Amino acid sequence: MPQLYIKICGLSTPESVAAAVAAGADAVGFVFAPGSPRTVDAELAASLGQAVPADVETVGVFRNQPLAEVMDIATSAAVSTVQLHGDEPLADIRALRDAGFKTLRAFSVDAFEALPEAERLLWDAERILIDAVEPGAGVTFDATNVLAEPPAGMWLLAGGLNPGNVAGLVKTLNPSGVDVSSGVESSRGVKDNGLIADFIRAARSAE
Ligand SMILES: O=C(O)c1ccccc1N[C@@H]1O[C@H](COP(=O)(O)O)[C@@H](O)[C@H]1O
Repeated sequence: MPQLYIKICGLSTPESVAAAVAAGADAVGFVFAPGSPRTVDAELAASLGQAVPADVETVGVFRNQPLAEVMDIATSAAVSTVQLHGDEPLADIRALRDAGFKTLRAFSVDAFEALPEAERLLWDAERILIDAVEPGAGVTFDATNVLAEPPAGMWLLAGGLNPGNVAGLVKTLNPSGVDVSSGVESSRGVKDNGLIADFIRAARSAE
């Protein structure tokens, strides 16, 4: 079985990037969506990304931004992967892949559950992320009850994960990976390197 994919999101300092990489993260995320306490610009992300080994994905997080802007920022920041966290269509994901990026499309659990069967089948071929309704807010949802039919393809679980709950959720829901931001912070937007290491250790203990 493939190893659990672990993404640590919302990084903005060299120290937190180094902590995530040293602890064994598979991906580090930089938020380009405006209005977040974690938003960075392309220049900072490009410089942080230089310390990331080639086998660790650098993920740019966007939400309902025009595709041209996403392409422009992702290219300037030199991220390997684009995460679309709004209502973006499958066509955007395909265009980004054609441009050479790996992709991740986030759905709130409500939006995912509401997808018509035919559309859900299309998304099964994509890497998707199932999040709580309010992204980046550290809010949990009762995934065991709500996700009656989990995605069939590669999918990440997010939304209020932390070192204390991640192992149990991985064992119960068997996602392909996990993604965390608030749960490894000492205060909103400020990463705690000890919590990053604790989170990755806890997630790996569930494999
Ligand atoms: O982190 C943010 O501020 C953010 C802003 C806009 C879109 C997505 C954002 N983060 C994503 O939110 C989830 C879960 O975060 P949390 O652990 O509940 O805080 C994760 O996928 C982040 O990539």
